Amino acid sequence: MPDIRPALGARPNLLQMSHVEKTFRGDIVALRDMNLTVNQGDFISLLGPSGCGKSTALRIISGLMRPTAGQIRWSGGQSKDDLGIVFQEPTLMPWARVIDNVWLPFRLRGVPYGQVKDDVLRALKLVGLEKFQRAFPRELSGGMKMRVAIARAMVTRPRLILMDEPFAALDEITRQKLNNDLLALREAIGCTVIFVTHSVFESVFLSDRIVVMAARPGRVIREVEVDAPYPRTEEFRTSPEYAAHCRQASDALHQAIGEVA
Ligand SMILES: Nc1ncnc2c1ncn2[C@@H]1O[C@H](COP(=O)(O)OP(=O)(O)OP(=O)(O)O)[C@@H](O)[C@H]1O
Repeated sequence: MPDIRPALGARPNLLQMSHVEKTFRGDIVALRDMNLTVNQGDFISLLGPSGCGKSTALRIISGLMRPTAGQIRWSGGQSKDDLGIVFQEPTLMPWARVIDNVWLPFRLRGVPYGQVKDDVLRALKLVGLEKFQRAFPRELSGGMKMRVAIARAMVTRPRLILMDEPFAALDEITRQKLNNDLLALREAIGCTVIFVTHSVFESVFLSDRIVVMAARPGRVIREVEVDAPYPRTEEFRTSPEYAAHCRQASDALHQAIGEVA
C-alpha cells in the first residue's frame, strides 16, 4: 500500500503544546518551555535519557496531569477525549477475558457490548488475536498482552494514540514484530501517534519525526525528521538510509545526555 498521507509540512494541525512547564514539589523542574506541534497523521517519537520528562509530557498531553504553566491547544473539533493510551505495562483486568478488556473503553462510556461487537472484533483481528478473544490475560505471553492493550487503545478509533514505552519490557524479536504490526495498524485506522522510547532504533523505524529531549530541566533539544516513506519493511531496517537516520538520532541523543547538568 503506498504512503498516501500528506507530506509532513502539509498536514493539518491536531494540537499545539506551547511553553509548557512542569514543576514537582516546588523545585523538581520536569519540563521547561516545551513546545511541540502535532499534526494529523504524524508518528512522533519522544526520545531521551531517563528522567528527561517524556512521560510527564505525555501525561500533560493526555490531560491526566496539568502543566504548571503553558498550555495544550487542540485544533477545532478535537479534544483530549479523542485519544487512546498505551502504558509500559499492559494494565489488563486479570479477571476479565480478552474481549471484555478490549470492550472496556466503550463500557466506561455506557455503551453495551452488542452495540460495538463489530468494533471489538475488528480491533482484535487487527492485532492478530481474534482466536484468543475468550482467553484470560494469564494465558497470554507478554507480547500478546501488549497487543490486547493496543487493541483496547484503538477500539474507539481515536484520532491520537499516546504510547509510553509500550515495548520496553519485550524481547528484541517480539519488539520488532510489534513495531511492524503497530505501523500496519496505524495505516489501518489512520491515527496520529506520540510514542515514548529510549531506543534510537525503534524511534527511527517507527517515526517520521523524532523529538529529542534532554534532562534537568526536561526540554526539547532537537527534532530529527525521518523522511523515509511508509510502509517500512525489513528492507528499510537493513538499509543505509536507516543506518544514516540512526546515526543522526544517536548524535542528538548523545548531545542530550551531554547536556545533563
Ligand atoms: N509525581 C512526581 N513527583 C515528583 N517528581 C516527579 C514526579 N513525576 C516525575 N517526576 C520527576 O520528573 C522528572 C521527569 O520524569 P519523567 O518520568 O517524565 O521522565 P522520563 O523521561 O519519562 O523518564 P523514564 O525514561 O525513566 O521513564 C524526573 O526527574 C522525575 O523524577
